[in-house]
Amino acid sequence: MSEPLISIQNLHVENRVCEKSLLRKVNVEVKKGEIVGLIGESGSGKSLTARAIMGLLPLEMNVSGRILYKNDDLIKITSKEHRKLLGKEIGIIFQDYRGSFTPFIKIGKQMIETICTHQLVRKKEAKNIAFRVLCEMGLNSERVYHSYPFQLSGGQVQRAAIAMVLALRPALIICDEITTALDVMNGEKVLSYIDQVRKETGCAVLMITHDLAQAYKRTDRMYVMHQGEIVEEGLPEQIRCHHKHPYTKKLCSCLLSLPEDESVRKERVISL
Ligand SMILES: Nc1ncnc2c1ncn2[C@@H]1O[C@H](COP(=O)(O)OP(=O)(O)OP(=O)(O)O)[C@@H](O)[C@H]1O
Repeated sequence: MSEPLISIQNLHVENRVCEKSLLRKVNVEVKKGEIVGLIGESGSGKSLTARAIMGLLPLEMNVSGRILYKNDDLIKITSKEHRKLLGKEIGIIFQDYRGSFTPFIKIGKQMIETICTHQLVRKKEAKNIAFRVLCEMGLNSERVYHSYPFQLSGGQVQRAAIAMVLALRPALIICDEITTALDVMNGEKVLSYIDQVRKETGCAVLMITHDLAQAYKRTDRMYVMHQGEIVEEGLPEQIRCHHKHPYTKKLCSCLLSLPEDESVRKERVISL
């Protein structure tokens, strides 16, 4: 068994102001090349877990436990050291993509700056990379490259933001509800592309979602989060068929109510 790329151990986050525990002894591991799902309902603590990895928790939060990434404990390193890891080593795609770009600078210029900051490449090569990843995201790269964010639709900006993260080929990609702003087809395309990047580069992916069906389809292992705690973990099949926690049971009952396969769906359409 390979060593985990990132190992979150007993992560505890408390809001100092209201003395409320928001994350309780969270343990999550992601190995190189794995896609791991972190699923749970709204407010269960998924994004806080991601923000703890990124060192982006609000100041009023007390944090304890360990987040081991390669040779570092991400809870102990300085914000300057954290910044060095972000982008090149750990890339995060947020559910709120609007903060990914400055509004009044063209997308292409921002992409070139980001790529040149993190990789030893000249502007011309950075431009080629930007065009390639925009195209791989199914975008009209010429148009998007020369546009300001406000000239594009929300879904196009979201895909450009994803392209910018993937252009840096990080070792760990954290996807936080990334298909929220996308229609089903583009959501599927983006997830397939991330899977392709994973196969090409051997990177690890932590996929945060409340969509159990999506996690079931896309991940190698899953963690179920409920009220700030991990209540269940296992292979997607184990989570679906052999879960123990009542919350997972509730969650899975929604998944089980979906048609099993194409033939069932067709039967329903024909009988209408
Ligand atoms: N800045 C903050 N200050 C105080 N409480 C916060 C803050 N950010 C999040 N919380 C609380 O922490 C808990 C976990 O929030 P988190 O954003 O991690 O949930 P989530 O599982 O990602 O939900 P969603 O799927 O809706 O994004 C929630 O109860 C939320 O209200």
